[in-house]
Amino acid sequence: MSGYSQDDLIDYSEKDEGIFDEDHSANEEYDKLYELLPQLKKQVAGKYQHLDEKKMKELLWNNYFNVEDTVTEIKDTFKGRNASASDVPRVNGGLSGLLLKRHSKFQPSSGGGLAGLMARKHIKDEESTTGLSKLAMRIKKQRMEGPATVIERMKKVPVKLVPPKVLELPPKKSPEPASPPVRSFSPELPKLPEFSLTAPVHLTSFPSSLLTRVIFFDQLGQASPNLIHERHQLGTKLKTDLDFFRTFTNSHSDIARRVTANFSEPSPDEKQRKLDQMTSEMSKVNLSKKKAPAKPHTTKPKKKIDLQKELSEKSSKPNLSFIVIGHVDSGKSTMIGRLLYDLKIVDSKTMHRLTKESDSIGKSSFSLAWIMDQTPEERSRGVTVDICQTQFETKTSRFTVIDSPGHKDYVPKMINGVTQADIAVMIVDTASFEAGFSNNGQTKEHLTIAKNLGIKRCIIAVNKMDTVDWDVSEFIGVRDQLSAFLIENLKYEADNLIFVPTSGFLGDNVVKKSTNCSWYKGKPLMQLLEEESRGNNRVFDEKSRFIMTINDLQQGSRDDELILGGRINSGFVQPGETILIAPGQESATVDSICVSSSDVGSSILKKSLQNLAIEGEFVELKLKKIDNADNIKIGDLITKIDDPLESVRKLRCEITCFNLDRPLLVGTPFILFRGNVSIPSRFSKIEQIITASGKLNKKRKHLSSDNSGIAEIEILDGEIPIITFKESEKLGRIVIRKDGKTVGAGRVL
Ligand SMILES: Nc1nc2c(ncn2[C@@H]2O[C@H](COP(=O)(O)OP(=O)(O)OP(=O)(O)O)[C@@H](O)[C@H]2O)c(=O)[nH]1
Repeated sequence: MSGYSQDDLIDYSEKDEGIFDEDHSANEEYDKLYELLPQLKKQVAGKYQHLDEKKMKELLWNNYFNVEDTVTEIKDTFKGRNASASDVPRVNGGLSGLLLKRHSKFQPSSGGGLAGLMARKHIKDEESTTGLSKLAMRIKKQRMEGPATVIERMKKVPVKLVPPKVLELPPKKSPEPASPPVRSFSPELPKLPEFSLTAPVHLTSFPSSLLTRVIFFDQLGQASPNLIHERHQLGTKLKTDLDFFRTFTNSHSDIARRVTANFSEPSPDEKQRKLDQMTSEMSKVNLSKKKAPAKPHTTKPKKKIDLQKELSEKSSKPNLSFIVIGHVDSGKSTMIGRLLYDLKIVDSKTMHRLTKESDSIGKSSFSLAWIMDQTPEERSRGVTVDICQTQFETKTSRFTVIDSPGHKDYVPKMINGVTQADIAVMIVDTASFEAGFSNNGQTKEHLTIAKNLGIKRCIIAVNKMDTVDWDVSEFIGVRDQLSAFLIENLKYEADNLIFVPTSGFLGDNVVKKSTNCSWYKGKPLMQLLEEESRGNNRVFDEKSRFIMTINDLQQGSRDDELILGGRINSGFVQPGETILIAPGQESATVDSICVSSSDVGSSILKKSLQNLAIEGEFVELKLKKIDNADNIKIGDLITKIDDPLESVRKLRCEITCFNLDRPLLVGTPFILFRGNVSIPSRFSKIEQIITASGKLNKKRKHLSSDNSGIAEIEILDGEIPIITFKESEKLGRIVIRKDGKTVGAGRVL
């Protein structure tokens, strides 16, 4: 950071400088606080047990971010005893004393803002060489002397960065077909356009793959021969990964290969850290991309159909998509396996084979889970790593069940699954409920994500009840704690929550009612799901815009054929119609539409061609004569050719933040999740903030935990098609993750 922005200075002038208020600190103060806090903690660790983090921050602030002074103050104030709550506030000691001290240091300053900082500088000038006084000195110096440093001088000189002629990518290891492309960040960036920037750039932290040399241009646009640097001179050694975020579905024939890659690659968390690192470097550059114009021409459906008749046939059977979520090992895959087995969608011959196979590697308890966990890696590790979905039909309803991974490393995959679901089935392990419910567990995070991505109803299976002898008090304990969290924290309505005691392993209350818990008067899970599907039956609006999210890409039987799998978010489509895929703007005619499903009682998967596909259905669209398949990625959105979606780099959003260790500032990189796309982004503008206490602040430029506000999010890698919350409750929602944690959620305005 080079100094205070005008906004920070305004922030400063408006606040009471004598009282520490983290929420109203300037951005630079925040940075300093969080930079020095670990040093302070190290020095006072274990000695003052009641000196909590908040007090340490106050003390640091009072001591102008001078760690030594702060330690001395702590020692003097709490001499010979542990700090305790009763130590503060004190009239002449403790924090109030320190606050008074800091306050008195401001006395010579009549004004706030920069003047206040300058006044402090006067007082502390000689004695302090660190902290804000130094920052203030720097600001004044910069203002008076103009740009002094090399970097500052660079600000005045346009800089041109030249992309490499040949990209140095690692050679391909095997001739295997490539995985379906995913609309997500990849620093591979082939054929970069030439770009220039006028802001200062720390070249040593610039991704080496992006440039071969850097040329500085003078004011007249002449390249300065003294300022041409080849890449090796810049000393950049940044390693680039080819693929950071990938979304997978399990319906592929090449799933095994892709999941193997999941294990051999760094974990998603590790990737996320690298991604953040890359993002912060990328974020200094403004790449501009040119898009090929769309070729707009509509085509008529292949077959003339009686639309009303087809629509009423489709609507005669409600269609429900549910995702099974929960902490790792809570029994999600086992529950789905049991459901499919008891519905006879998985036959006893298959079950017998799975039992034998799981037995042979000492994992017999996972035999039911193996119905959904199909790859050798998932089976040997006993951990689901990707979402997996299957469809089945009962007499009254059609269902899509989505299994999601519970491990925290695979939360991005779980988010992908939630975006395709109508309701969530949360599985909790009764016997180790606390582990999953604690802050490190995934129970709360999964529920928070589900709520923020528009899941309005939840069935909570209080599972593994067989391990607690069907003790009703265990059930009530879990139910009450979860209800409190769901209703108070996530604002779920009590009527939208259903609790059912289950044993997925033994099949109690899954399809059949359990005989082990006479105290439970409710219905088994499957019956609850049928009721949900009836309640979820939408009134189909013919006029609604056709939008489909791509979840899966497969090569057709011919080279120019492509099969796009996904869920129709709204509207309908027919074979013969021409579609447009955003943001790549590729267009194609739908050759055929296929739906797959198994009937209850039959293990045979039927694939049926459709005259029409409507909202809520999971379908496969076969496209022919695709010119540029590389332009189509998982996560892209499909519309009809005459109804294109606008793709943008910047989204204006309403955001709420939570679980933040450090505030999110303008420019801080994070990962944005929208639909099943994950993409590196940052705030480019924070328009207003509502603090935890409900106060509106239009000046502050950072979002802390429990703050909500309106901000502009800038996409750092390409563009995404924009859909507002008003237009689609599902696609108009976003989630923000940073450092492997979900830290915010919001709506696109
Ligand atoms: N006793 C008992 N064990 C269960 C029950 N449900 C699952 N298990 C066991 O719990 C272990 C984990 O089950 P999974 O179904 O793989 O759990 P999961 O939640 O899908 O795991 P991840 O997807 O990896 O998070 C297996 O050993 C199961 O046999 C149950 O109702 N009772």
